[in-house]
Amino acid sequence: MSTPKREGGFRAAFPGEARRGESPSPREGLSPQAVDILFPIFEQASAGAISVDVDSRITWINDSYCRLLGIGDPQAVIGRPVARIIPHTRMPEVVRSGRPILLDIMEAHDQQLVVMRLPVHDEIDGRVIGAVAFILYDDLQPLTPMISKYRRLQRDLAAARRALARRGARYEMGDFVGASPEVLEVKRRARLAAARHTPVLLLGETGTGKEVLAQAIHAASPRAEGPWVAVNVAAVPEGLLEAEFFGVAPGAYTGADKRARQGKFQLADGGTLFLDEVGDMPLALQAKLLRAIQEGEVESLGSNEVQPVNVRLITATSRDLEAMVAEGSFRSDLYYRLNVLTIRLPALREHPADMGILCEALLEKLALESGEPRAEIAPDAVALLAAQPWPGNIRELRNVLEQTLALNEACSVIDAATLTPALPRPSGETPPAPPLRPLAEAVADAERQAIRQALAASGGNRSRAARLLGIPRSVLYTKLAKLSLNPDN
Ligand SMILES: Nc1ncnc2c1ncn2[C@@H]1O[C@H](COP(=O)(O)OP(=O)(O)OP(=O)(O)O)[C@@H](O)[C@H]1O
Repeated sequence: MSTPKREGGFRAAFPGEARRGESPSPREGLSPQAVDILFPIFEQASAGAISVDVDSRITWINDSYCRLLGIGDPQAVIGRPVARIIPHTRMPEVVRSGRPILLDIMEAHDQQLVVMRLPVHDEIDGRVIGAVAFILYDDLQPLTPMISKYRRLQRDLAAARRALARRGARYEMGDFVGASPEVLEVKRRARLAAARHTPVLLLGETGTGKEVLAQAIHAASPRAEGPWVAVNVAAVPEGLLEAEFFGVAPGAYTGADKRARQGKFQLADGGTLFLDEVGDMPLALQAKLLRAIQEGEVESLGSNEVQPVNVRLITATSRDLEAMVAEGSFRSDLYYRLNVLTIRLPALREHPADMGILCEALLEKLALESGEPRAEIAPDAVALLAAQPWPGNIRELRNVLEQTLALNEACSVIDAATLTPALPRPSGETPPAPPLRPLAEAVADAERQAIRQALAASGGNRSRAARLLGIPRSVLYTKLAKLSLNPDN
């Protein structure tokens, strides 16, 4: 690995590299100097990916890094300051210990990338004064022990997460926030549903909290100790749905695993199976689902043995199932099976009285996630928010609050003026020219807006939204996750 570039007055040390001077004693907390350099500098191991001068202006950027960031032309960003300050939660840890931390290993552009935080040493006295993020592309040899330790950690983490998922759902009834008559009625029906074994059908626009409520029903039911298994039908490629639902017998087809693979039905045995976007289920699978519900047994792909399963089914959709039954794209017998206890979740614009407590609950959650103090919401901001149409409902509200906090560093009270730039603009108003900023951010915002529009125009139906955008459904899902338009996933 070659020596990392020097960046005016400080340098980052790669693992194994000798430090300068005496063994450095890390400073308490972050010095003002360190805060100045807490911007993300990404550096390639063999050649610098980006050079930044003492004023944090980009002086050079290489083509592959441009591609990584989605910047078309390097000239577009040269001379621009690195504006986004991302104080990563683990930066203070790096500063305190003086040791690098491996954050992630991922595949991109057919290469393996290692993302890490490295300590930054003062050029004069060698003390640790900050941390920077690096992406390393090649020559991972010196990092091998660190990588295997990281992989072990990831495996343990994944196992711990799986164990947690087995124990139950994340949300309880108290997490479904709202005190308006509309929401209280939803909660009353949900409590009724929790006490029974009958299937529950949740209807509501995208982002109205169908998954939150489904988990709350599971958590309040006698099956709370059993598994909680959720499948988003629209997110699974059609060809894989049957295997995903019912599992695969060993050696079921050429190339299949020698071991049996359990399906979601088997995994949910003794607990609750939540099928989100059930309206997106292909007709052939609808017949198999009906059989599983009626008989209480499933048959894995490539097997001719049936297995009994004891599963409580909760389904949800933002589509008009009745209309789909009428036009023949949803089986009427399945519809009647699923539609035993129906709960219709109101759109956010139908219960504006809940805006205040919803904002407080969401701000509390955002503060917990970011580790920053919780921001308050002023009455004029609540009034402004309550007057919006919210096609993306509570998910969209959460995004607006999150964006407002990101745009206003150390914001303690959100008022109407702070909110305005983050709000979707009613048509007819000309927006002011946006400030100049990194192209990758501008492109991400434009994509976010187009996706929001398509979701609103399709009534929250993601398959239709993907068609309107001219992209495959799977690409839409990747973008929803990447652009934080789908915070739960
Ligand atoms: N009543 C509520 N109280 C608090 N948070 C909520 C509520 N409803 C939704 N949310 C939040 O809004 C986001 C979207 O909720 P959820 O995923 O349950 O919606 P959904 O109706 O299942 O959406 P989709 O149909 O798009 O899958 C989540 O971040 C969730 O925590």
